[in-house]
Amino acid sequence: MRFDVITIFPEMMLDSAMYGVTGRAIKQGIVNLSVWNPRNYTSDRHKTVDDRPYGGGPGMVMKYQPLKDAIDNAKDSADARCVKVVYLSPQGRPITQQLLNESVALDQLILVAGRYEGIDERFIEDECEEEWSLGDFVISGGELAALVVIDGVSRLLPGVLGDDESAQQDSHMYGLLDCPHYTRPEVIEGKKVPDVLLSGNHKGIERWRLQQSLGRTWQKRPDLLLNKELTTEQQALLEEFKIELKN
Ligand SMILES: NC(=O)c1ccc(NC2CCCC2)nc1
Repeated sequence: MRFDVITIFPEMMLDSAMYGVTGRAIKQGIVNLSVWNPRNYTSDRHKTVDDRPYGGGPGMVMKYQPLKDAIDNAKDSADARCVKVVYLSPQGRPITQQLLNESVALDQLILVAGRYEGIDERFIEDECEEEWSLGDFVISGGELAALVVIDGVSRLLPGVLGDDESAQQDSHMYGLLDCPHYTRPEVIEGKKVPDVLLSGNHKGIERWRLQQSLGRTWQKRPDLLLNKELTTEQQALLEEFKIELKN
């Protein structure tokens, strides 16, 4: 899968992406990351990518033409079939696991990272098929949101995470909070690892982990359970969790 980021801070994207899972995915050639700096598509001496907002007001707005030339080059550089252009902004669709799961099917994802007060609306209308958002808050640029998307999608691509890596979520885990994790030593600060995890009883361990995920979701994010059909076994596990909580 290919990611192209339109950004005036190309090093920020490349340097950040080269760590961990995303860095490995790029080295393996499973992920290709290219960055396109609108400043390289300006013709004035100062490489101007922004200008004052019509209607007045504070700050600057990113100009249409440098963005357009950058994105045209990003498109020309890949003969991809399934391409999507996304603008990262607080006005966008919330970035969720479902959105990341859907994006795995794309050949190329072009991510437009704005700076200043934003970008010329006509560019969003003409070039950006979708807008995506990390959440209801403002940050100083779209680059961090772009990195979240790149990380979240990359780890779902086949071959990126080894079989032994924890993020291989089982199907029933989707839409639930994660279970607790423990590692050596067995006792620290007087706190023991739950016995079931030391038992070697894999079915029991799997059952306990699912129960913990169900229970923690019920406690911390009951809203996630509203649109999740629980199997009868899962319902029983959750009920047992609630009873044990009372005792
Ligand atoms: N919630 C978000 O995903 C998000 C994205 C971009 C942004 N700021 C950018 C947008 C245009 C200028 C700075 N703030 C917040």
